[in-house]
Amino acid sequence: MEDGLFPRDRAEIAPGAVHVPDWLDLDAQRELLAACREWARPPAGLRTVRTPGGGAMSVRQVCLGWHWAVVPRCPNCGKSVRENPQCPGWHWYPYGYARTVVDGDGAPVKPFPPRLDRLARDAVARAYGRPAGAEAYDIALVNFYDADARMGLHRDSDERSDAPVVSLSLGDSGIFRFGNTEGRHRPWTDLELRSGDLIVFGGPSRLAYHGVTRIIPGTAPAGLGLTGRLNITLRVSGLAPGP
Ligand SMILES: O=C(O)CCC(=O)C(=O)O
Ligand SMILES: [Fe+2]
Repeated sequence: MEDGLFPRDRAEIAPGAVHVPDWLDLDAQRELLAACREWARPPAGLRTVRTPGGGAMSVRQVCLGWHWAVVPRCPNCGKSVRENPQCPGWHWYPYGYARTVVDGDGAPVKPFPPRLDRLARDAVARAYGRPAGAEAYDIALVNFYDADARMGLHRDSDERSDAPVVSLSLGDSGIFRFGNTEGRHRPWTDLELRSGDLIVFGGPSRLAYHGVTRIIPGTAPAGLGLTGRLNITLRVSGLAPGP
């Protein structure tokens, strides 16, 4: 939202959890949105996530997987990305990772573009004022929220790495609830995430409960061309690349 009367400041909302307002400018937001639209196409496109209890998440999601700079050959078929750009990556489903869209169309997950690793590292450096660690970011979850969608309090705990989670917002604002590591109860902080905002959470907050309580329709920047909210969450899997 470009009401911009008062600049919003970088804020540490909990130890190791940092909010950087307006990190992506409008051009960078447009570029990321265009990429998300490509990733959302089938096969292995946007899907409704169903939890083991039978419920459906209101958020729709697409995942990207392998980081080809780190795993130059697919552990499944042994080919390089040039030989086979469709090799599987990491797909998140409740509650684990797979190389195909096991809870959707079964297609191989789209590769994780190395530029998202660079983006995640830049984000960590901006939020913490120090370089990111050695591990490469190799998971991207793209979440689409319509006006009624939300995401319940949960922890990002299916990874085997304590590298910070990087989260980017595009489109309509959302109310992000950031809680504690103990449970889905107070204390928590509610903050408005606007288009272009960055959140990084790591260290003592890496396993904190968090969620999105509501979307504020009609708040996307006029020049972006998105109705609803997109969130791009970047993570380090820490999962062995072997088959
Ligand atoms: O949409 C958001 O801001 C949060 C997304 C999230 O927590 C997740 O994908 O695990
Ligand atoms: Fe999360």
